[in-house]
Parts: sequence; C-alpha cells; structure tokens
Amino acid sequence: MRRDAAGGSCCQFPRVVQFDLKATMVLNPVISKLAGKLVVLASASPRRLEILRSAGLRFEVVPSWFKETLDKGLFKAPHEYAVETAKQKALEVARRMPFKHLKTPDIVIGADTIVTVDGMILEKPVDKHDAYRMLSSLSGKEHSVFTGVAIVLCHEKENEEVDYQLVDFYEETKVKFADLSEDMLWEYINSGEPMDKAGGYGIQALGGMLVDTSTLPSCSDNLPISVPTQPPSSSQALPSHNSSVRRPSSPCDIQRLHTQITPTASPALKVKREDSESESSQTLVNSTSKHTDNRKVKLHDNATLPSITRRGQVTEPTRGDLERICELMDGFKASKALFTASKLCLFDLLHSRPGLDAAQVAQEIKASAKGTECLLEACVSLGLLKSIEKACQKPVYENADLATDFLRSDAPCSLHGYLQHCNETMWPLFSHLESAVQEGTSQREKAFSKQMLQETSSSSREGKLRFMKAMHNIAKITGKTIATAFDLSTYKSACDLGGCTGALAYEFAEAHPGLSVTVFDLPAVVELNEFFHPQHPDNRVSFVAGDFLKDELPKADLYILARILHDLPDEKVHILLSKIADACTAGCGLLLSEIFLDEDRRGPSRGLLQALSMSEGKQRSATEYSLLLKSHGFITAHIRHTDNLLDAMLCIKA
Ligand SMILES: C[S@@+](CC[C@H](N)C(=O)[O-])C[C@H]1O[C@@H](n2cnc3c(N)ncnc32)[C@H](O)[C@@H]1O
Repeated sequence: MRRDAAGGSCCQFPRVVQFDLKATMVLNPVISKLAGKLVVLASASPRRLEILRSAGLRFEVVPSWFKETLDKGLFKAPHEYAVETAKQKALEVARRMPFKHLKTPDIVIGADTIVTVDGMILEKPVDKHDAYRMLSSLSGKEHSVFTGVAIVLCHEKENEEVDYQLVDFYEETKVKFADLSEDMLWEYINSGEPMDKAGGYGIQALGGMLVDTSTLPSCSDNLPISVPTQPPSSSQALPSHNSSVRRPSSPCDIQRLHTQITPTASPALKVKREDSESESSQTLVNSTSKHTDNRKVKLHDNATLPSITRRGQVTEPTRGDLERICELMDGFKASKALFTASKLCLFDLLHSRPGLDAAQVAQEIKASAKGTECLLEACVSLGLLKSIEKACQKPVYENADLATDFLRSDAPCSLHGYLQHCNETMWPLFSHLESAVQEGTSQREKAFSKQMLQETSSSSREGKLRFMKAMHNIAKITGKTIATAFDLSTYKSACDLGGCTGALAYEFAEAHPGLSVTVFDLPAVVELNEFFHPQHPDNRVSFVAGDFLKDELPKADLYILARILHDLPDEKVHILLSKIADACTAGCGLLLSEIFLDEDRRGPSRGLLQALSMSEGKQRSATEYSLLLKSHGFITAHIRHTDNLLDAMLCIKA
C-alpha cells in the first residue's frame, strides 16, 4: 500500500505525509519480519499508537506502570534520562505480562519524551501554574524535544525463563517558540491540552500555534522509532528476573533489530537493509531541516485532494489513506474475481498449459473472449497471474507464484476448496450483511433458497463435501504450526473433537511419534473421510462417529478443539466443555485452536470479519478463552499467537 508513496521525496508532502513516509519506509522491511510476533506498546499515548499503526505495525497496548521518578541528577545528558525512563517502562511491561497476561511478548516498545531548555528537563506539568512556568520559560526560545525509545526483545527459554535483550536510542528535535503573550499562554493553558504533555505542549495539536512557524521543523513527530540520529546512548542488556543477560555488541538501530529478529537474514533482506539505511540518512536531513511545507498532496498534476476534517483539524488525506480506502471499497470486486477465476479452474489450466493467450483461455474455460480478457487482466493486477508480452504478439498468461502455491486445486497448500466455500456460502451470507447487523441474527434463510439451503446444509452430500474441502484446506495449511506449537511428549492418546477430514490429526501424528489420534465427528462427516486420506495414511489415526454434545467422548489424555468453540452458542460451549472436563483426569490436556482476538478487540480483522457472519457463536481473545476454560477446571499453560491463520492454547486439567 505504501510502496508508491515511499518512492517520493519527503519534502514534497505535508508533515503528516512526511511522517507516514518516514516511519513506513524504515519500518516496512521490519514489519514483515514481525508477522506472528507479539509486539507490545508500553504506552497509552494516542499519538504513539497512531504513529505505529500508520506505519502498519500490528501490536497490543499494555500501558506501563513504571512511575517517571528517576533522579534526573544522575544523568549526564537529558537524553540519557529519557532513554532510561523508556527502558524502565518497557521492562516493567515485559516482566509483568507473563504473570498478569499469561503470555510472554516477543517485543515491547517503550518511549519517553522530555523537553529541555537552559539545561532544565521539563516533563508533564502537575497543574496550570506549573504549565505556565514551563511555557513561559520556553517563550521566544529554541529548545530541544528528546524522545527516548527502548525496544525489549524477549526470548523465552526452554525452562520458561525469559531473556531480555535491549535496543535503545533517541531523537532530538529543535523547536523555537514565538514570543508568547500572557493572553495566548493562558488561552492555551485553559484549553487543557498542556496537562498530559512533556514541556506542557503538543506540537501536533493546538500547541502548534505557539511555535515560531518560520522555524518549524519539517517533521514534528519526533519519532525515533524510525531511525536513531545520534550514536546510541547505551545499548546494554539489563538484568532479567533470572539474571540471564546478553549485551548487543554494535550500535543500536533498526537495522540491528532486523538482525536480532531474523538471525539468518536472506540476501533479499540485506538489500532492504541497505535501502532503509540510505532512507535513514534522508530522514535525518528531513527531521532537522527547518521549514514548513503546506503544499497539497497531488495525485495527478491537476487533481488536488479536497481537505477533510480529522479530529477537529483540517488536514489533507495522504496518498496512503486514499489507496487504503480504495482497496477497501474495491475489496469485494477483487474477492469475486478470485472466486470466479478459481471456480473456472483458470489456475489449474495455466498450471498445466502456461503461456496461453486470452482467446485460447476463453476457449478452454468456455467463456466469452471479452470477459476472459478482463478477468485475466484483473488477475494480473492482483498479482495472481503474470502476463508476458512478446513483440507484435498478444500477451500470454501464466500463474504467479501465489497461484501456483495456493490456487491450483492439487497444490499441497491449495485453497481451492475454501474459495468455493467462500463463493457459494459466505458470499450470499455477506450480501445480507445489512440485515445481519440490523437483526443480529444469521441470514441463512434469506441468503439461500430452500433448495440451496438443502444443498449447502449438512444434509446434502455435495454441500457436506464442499464444506469438508474448505475445512481440509485450512487445516492442511495451519496444521503443522498447531501440531508443533507445544511440547506434547507426555501425551499418548489424543482425540480431535470435530476433527472433520482428519487433516489436523495426521499432522499431530506426524509431529508426535508417540501419539495416537482419534478423530471424532458427526456420522455424516466420518463416512466421507476416505476422500481426504493422505497417500500413506498413518495407522495411528482412527475415526469414530458421534455427536460431541450427546455421546460419550472417546477416552484420551489430550483433547483437541480446533475451530469449534467460536461457532457454538454459549449453552453448547458449556455442554461440550463439561463433557470434556468429565472425561479428563487431572493432568489431561486440552488444546484449543482458534483465531485469538487482540485483547483490545481491535484485530485481527480476519476474526472480527468472521464474527459478522452472525453464526450462533462468538469470537474471543486468548484471555477470554482462558477464563472460559478455567471455569471448567482447565488451567492455561501456554498460549501461541501464530502468523498461520489460527492461534493455539494448551490447558491442563487441574
Ligand atoms: C469448523 S469445522 C472444524 C474442523 C476441524 N476441527 C478443523 O479445524 O479443521 C467444525 C467441525 O465440527 C463438526 N461438528 C459440529 N458439530 C458436531 C457435533 N455435535 N459432534 C461432532 N462433531 C461436530 C463438524 O462436522 C465439522 O467437521
């Protein structure tokens, strides 16, 4: 999304855009490495939240409890104080989370901002008079805004102790205030804005009016998460609660963070690092240059975007914002193009016969020449196909890697069946979303005619097979990650309740040589499982037909519940969990796999969008699942957030 914007020079865009570019350019290469990592921001500051969000980072917010009370006299330079406070904030959260939140973060980011003038450090004012004292000391003067940042990398060891490795840096922005009249000072103080801001002002909001605009820095976000512009103040590892400590050896910066997150960096990553290094130096120039740039963002030479009002301020939409909103508006067209190409077996055709032109494809899939050409071109634009131009000839088409890996029907990680399920079942359901939201109920009756309902429901063999294929696809992709998420060596027998085609059960059997797995599912599903057997089925996997809400559950010392609870209404959840609890003796395990919502329920979108289908169930966060299972006597031992479609949690019967 931000790719195009990053191509432009920061100086061509207004401040908001410059920030977006700056953070995005530098964080982009890092962000892909952070997929599946639990990143935590140890600050409740809305500004910091916005900064990291607009850089595309997915993270949770756990505000630090560390009080900003360090003795300023102990620090030689003001930035050292800001960095040390940031460090203590991040460490406090990193140490608290395994106990209070029952999960160990991978990365915790802490930050602290101070203002310094005439050798004095100004933090947040305690009252209006303190704000007046601070602001009048800044009147007509140039001063420095320092933000210290600490990034704590948490490494969980086998004995469940945690190593903390620390990267810290800071950024300084010089700001000059205009000569402020008493009236202006008090008007600003009475607005209430100064009270939660270092130095008593916020440059991004009303406080901007205090600044001598002839000297306003071009990028006032003072965002050192992007690049350190000074040598590191310190790059030490602090003692962890188990006093196992590592010390980063070279100067700290985002590039080093790359290395630490991805120890075996690929050549591609290396290139990106060099890119971001060169962008870093540009950012340095921009963040210290002093000019205001009020030019509007232009999409085309003559097309200036209209002003919009955001949080009470008149501002311009950024190019990234516009791309994002277009992507959302057109998302349904892209989905339907994908479903259609998949249904017409376009990707299978181009896998077996790459290099066909549009007319040849049209003939093969028995579709119109014009429609086929449009579909092929749309798929190229979506990165699903490649078009190859030869001199004086019509373009020919072949699958892009994405299609080869996921879209042909015989790929090991094929999503072909899942796409058909989306097209035939989810699409009609979501076309009734408005009523679903108004009524809060499933729209199955409205979305499907009686006949279609029978076909899509579990009573029809075709509908059942389609559903099973869809489940099978997802289980094949995520199965290994779930099966290997925890050490299960103490368990000998497992029962996968609602285990469908057995795809997950076979992954568990393969990953754990000492484990036998029984797949327990409804009779109508079990009788179709032969269509999905692997080429060489493991005889430690067996199938038992039954109803997990009514029948006795097969005996096992580990029960698996994958994608079951989110779909059941509360009363059925409790019946099922009670039955499992009754079947378990102390020490038995329950492995749950679902999409875990972020604790603040702001993501991931996949989980929140799924909830819109208004099934009888609900989506939950890891903590909500933990508490639910606890109410049935299961204590959460481990939680894994994965970047592979589903997350997992291992609980033990107390
Ligand atoms: C969403 S699918 C999940 C399949 C599988 N666990 C996975 O993650 O791939 C739900 C499964 O639960 C099964 N199921 C639903 N109600 C059931 C019941 N009362 N007893 C046994 N199985 C049931 C369905 O047949 C289906 O296979």
